[in-house]
Amino acid sequence: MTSRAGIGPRRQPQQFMRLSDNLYEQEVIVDDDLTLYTSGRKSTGLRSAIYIILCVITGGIYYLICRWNTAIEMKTKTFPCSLADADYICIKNQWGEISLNRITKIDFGMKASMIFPRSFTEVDASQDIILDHLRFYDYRYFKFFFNPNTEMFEPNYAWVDSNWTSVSRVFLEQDDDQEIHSKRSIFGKNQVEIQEKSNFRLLVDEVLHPFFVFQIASIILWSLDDYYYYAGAILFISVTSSIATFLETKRNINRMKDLSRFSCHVRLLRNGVWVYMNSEEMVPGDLFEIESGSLNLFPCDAVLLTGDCIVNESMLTGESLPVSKSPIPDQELASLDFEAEEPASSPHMSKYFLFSGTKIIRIRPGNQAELSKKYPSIIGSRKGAIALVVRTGFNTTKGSLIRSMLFPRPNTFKFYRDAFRFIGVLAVISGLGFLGSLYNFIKLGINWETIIIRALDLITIAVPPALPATMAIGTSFAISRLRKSGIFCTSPPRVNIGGKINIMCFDKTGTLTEEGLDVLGVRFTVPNESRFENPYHEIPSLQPVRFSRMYRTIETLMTKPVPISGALGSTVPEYPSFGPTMSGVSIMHSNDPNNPVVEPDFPYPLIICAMATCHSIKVVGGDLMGDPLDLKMFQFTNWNIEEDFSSNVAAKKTVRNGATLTVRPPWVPAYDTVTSSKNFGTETFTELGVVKSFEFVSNLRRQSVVVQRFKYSGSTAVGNSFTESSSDPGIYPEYEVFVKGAPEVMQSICDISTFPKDYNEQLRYYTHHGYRVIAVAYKKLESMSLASVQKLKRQSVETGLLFLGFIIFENKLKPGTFPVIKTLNKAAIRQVMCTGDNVLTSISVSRECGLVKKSSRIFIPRFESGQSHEEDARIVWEDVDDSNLKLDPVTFKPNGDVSPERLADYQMAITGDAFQWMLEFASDEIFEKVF
Ligand SMILES: Nc1ncnc2c1ncn2[C@@H]1O[C@H](COP(=O)(O)OP(=O)(O)OP(=O)(O)O)[C@@H](O)[C@H]1O
Repeated sequence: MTSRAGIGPRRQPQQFMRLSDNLYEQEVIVDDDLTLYTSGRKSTGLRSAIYIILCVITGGIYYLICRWNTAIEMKTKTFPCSLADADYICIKNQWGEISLNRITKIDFGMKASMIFPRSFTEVDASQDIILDHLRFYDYRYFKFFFNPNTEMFEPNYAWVDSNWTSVSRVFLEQDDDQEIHSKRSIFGKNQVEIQEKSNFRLLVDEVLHPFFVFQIASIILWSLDDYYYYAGAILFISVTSSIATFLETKRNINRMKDLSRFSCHVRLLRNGVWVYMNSEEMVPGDLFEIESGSLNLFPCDAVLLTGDCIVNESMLTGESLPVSKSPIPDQELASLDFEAEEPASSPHMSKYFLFSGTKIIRIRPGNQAELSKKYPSIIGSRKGAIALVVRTGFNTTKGSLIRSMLFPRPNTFKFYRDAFRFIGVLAVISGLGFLGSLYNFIKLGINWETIIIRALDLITIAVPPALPATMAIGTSFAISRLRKSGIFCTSPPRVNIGGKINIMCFDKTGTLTEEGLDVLGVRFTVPNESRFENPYHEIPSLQPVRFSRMYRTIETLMTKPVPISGALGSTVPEYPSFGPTMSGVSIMHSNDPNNPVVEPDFPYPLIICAMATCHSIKVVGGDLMGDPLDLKMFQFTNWNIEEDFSSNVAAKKTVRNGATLTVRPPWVPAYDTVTSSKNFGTETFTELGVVKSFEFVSNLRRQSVVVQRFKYSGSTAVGNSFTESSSDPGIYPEYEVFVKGAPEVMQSICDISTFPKDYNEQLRYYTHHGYRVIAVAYKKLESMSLASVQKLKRQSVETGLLFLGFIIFENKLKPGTFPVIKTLNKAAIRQVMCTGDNVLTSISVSRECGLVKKSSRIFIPRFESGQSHEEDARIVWEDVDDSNLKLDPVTFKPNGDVSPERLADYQMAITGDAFQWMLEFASDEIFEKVF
């Protein structure tokens, strides 16, 4: 699972519907992976008696048949009836697996709308009757309740309280004891508790497995035929394999239980009082306090109502990057709909969601004074953030994850199908042999006892009874060997599948290459006609620009200003030593008024400002945490960052005019130092504050921030909000936007005229040499208030930008990559790289790590005409090293005068847009040829 989009299936609306009008059947689409067809069944005393009699008179054979075939058991014991009258429910999933589950009835005594809030939003309130009892059934830890209003069973995993329309309503309308008690009966304990079968049940399941029964029957047969040694050997193998399977099953269940079980003490709001309780007591609708230090993992799925958090969601996503969570706005809370959208896979919802089992890195309570004023009885002197419980137990995202491990998709591999077909053919042959020998034995007048033994013997010869047992032993050995290598297997048949793998797909960064990409350097835009490369030039305006040379260190780009006297009028030395023209810390002038090389008061190159602000780094306990690419980029600037203002009293007071993070060059003192230091009391300092950020989104391939320049003069913080009243000419009224992302997406969000002419050439140069290139862009926003800035939408921020330059990162292979690829090559396992990076960078990396031969020709697609969404678009496939060499559009073989070796050894790399076009418009034949 990568990126947040990978977690949890997306649910469809309209999940429970009737299959027909007869009220007997129902279809339930649980998620993309599970659809259930259910029907009501009823048992009678007569049918139960018939079942028992059949089991007895067949000597238990009928019992075994029913055990192996639930449909027969169901038909014997029950008959179809409406869902309203049923006491059993027959559940068939999309793989044809049938189970017969009993319907449980419990006392309830609450209004129907409490459990089925959705079905009462549009109907007359008079229909909202009190339900004395609730009827429900469990299936794979899902609970389905009978709704008398719709006469269908409805799941409780999508339950959303109709009161959750605004945060203040949630705060003010709390459940009473009776409601909490009823919710406990609907949702159960807040625990992902795996029900373990008893040892006896596990042994019975093992022993009554069809193959084991066949083995025992064979052993008895061979013993009757005096085949004691052979029968003894098979008995030994069977028993050993059963014990091994039993122990493995127990071990797996225990491991899963350890993984899933979690409880802690939390402070819950019950009856208007904050009390410590065990997390198992939590029900949807509860409010709980997340206190710093007392809670490490979230015990349920919740939405944040006040404060903010940083969490580690690697348990769900596999990505250990810190993720920020902010309080949910009213309109998002009101639109909460688990049927339509799984929060874990919704980027806009997941930022308010706290997922069960994820780790808390940092908690901040928010503006306590304001909250206490608004909700005095609830907030009071609370020091933590407050969250609303929305899902508990197996209904949480963690619960779904555990469920998918407990009930993996059934294997539909050809290997298994063929193995069973093979055994079936042998059984048919042995059946024919049985009939043939029966005929001969009768003709020869051999006694019946010998005839039966001989004829059945034939079956045990043709169908090897010990085959499954020996396979199970083999698998057990394989599992224990894997365990020694740190690979744990919860489903033994997957070991065989592992052996059948013939293609391996890798992502690039963090898998084949190192996670943290070192910055090779930066290249920014400078005016074309300028003699000097001046990184301090204010904006790459619409005049023609070119790329600067590569700057590999921050020292060459930015020099610490040295206070000198008589700065005004001094000549500007050639790069890099123009720093000393500054007076104090920030004043810097050129002697040419028509060409100011620097901006007074703000002598920082814009590309450095972008690198210092455009990231999602967090400061936790003094350490920087975040995307390794962001960390390396920020570390390159050498700037200081302040994100958690809790320890800086002076900064906390002003909270930097709404900034969530501030950055400043190393020589600018922190705000509290400024105000307390007499030496700096009258100086003017600048720093940058991020007032709004749009996180990196993988499919947009970019992230952006809105930044404000802060200027501290004495003890006064000066920012936008002071602009009107201040006469200080050095105030910066505009907010600025910095965007960084894939160079390919910059073309659609930047003003193309701000691109240097050789943009594509330079990009090609670096990507072709295996570097990851990130483009940076900038714009000034119209003058507006902080409140309007905070309401800005991503589309309006990330448009009409001015291109600033490239940051070039090195892609270093991990030490283990080359040997692993070599081993896979030896094993003839095909390898594919799937990456979000530039296609040329990816090709270079794949050549370097041996994924493709260095000598191989590689062809990439280019749209000669049209775009990925146009059916009549034309794609040409060109050699990356020689664009004259192309693939034939029909045969997909290199065109022209090509040597046979070249013809034999070429590869194709496909880009996202070409793949999209092929998916939609290419013929099957072309698709097959390409893949
Ligand atoms: N933190 C970031 N900020 C801005 N842009 C980024 C960031 N990380 C990646 N990108 C850009 O977005 C593109 C897509 O990134 P994504 O994370 O989806 O790919 P990826 O998973 O890094 O690919 P891989 O891991 O296979 O190299 C990258 O090629 C890069 O240009």
